[in-house]
Amino acid sequence: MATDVAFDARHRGAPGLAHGGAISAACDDLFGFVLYLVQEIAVTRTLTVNYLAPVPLGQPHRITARLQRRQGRRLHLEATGTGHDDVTRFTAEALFLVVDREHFTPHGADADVLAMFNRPPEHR
Ligand SMILES: CCCCCCCC(=O)SCCNC(=O)CCNC(=O)[C@H](O)C(C)(C)COP(=O)(O)OP(=O)(O)OC[C@H]1O[C@@H](n2cnc3c(N)ncnc32)[C@H](O)[C@@H]1OP(=O)(O)O
Repeated sequence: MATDVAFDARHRGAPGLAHGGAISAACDDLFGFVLYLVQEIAVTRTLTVNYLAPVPLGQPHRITARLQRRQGRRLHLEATGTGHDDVTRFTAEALFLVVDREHFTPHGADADVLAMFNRPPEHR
């Protein structure tokens, strides 16, 4: 799973550079989309971002995320963020834990989430 993102003035940390929190959010969000491929409902338990080099605003970066391994309810995910100049400026690792629909229902579950739960397990 991959996405191209160019951080802009809304994501500014230091002058001209992306804020680390914005980079972290982008990684976490993409990990959430990997769940559609994994066909599991899970939430972030831990997220570690390695900031390898400053990320300039306005320069597209490709974030690529994948499931690295699974151990029971534990989904270990990893991502890299690389500029068009082929410089990898950040990487991320996350532990997602598979949850059931009751995790969301008290807070107003999205119809898409519920639809995933309604599919037979072999199609999830
Ligand atoms: C549907 C689309 C969703 C998209 C999500 C996109 C990403 C997000 O923004 S998610 C939002 C941010 N995250 C959250 O809000 C999560 C908040 N946390 C929680 O609700 C709970 O802590 C939750 C549900 C993750 C886990 O709680 P709980 O089910 O009680 O699990 P818990 O018993 O603590 O741990 C389960 C297992 O994982 C293991 N585990 C927990 N933490 C760790 C860890 N840091 N390292 C290794 N193992 C761990 C535990 O040891 C346990 O193992 P075992 O089953 O062998 O005993």
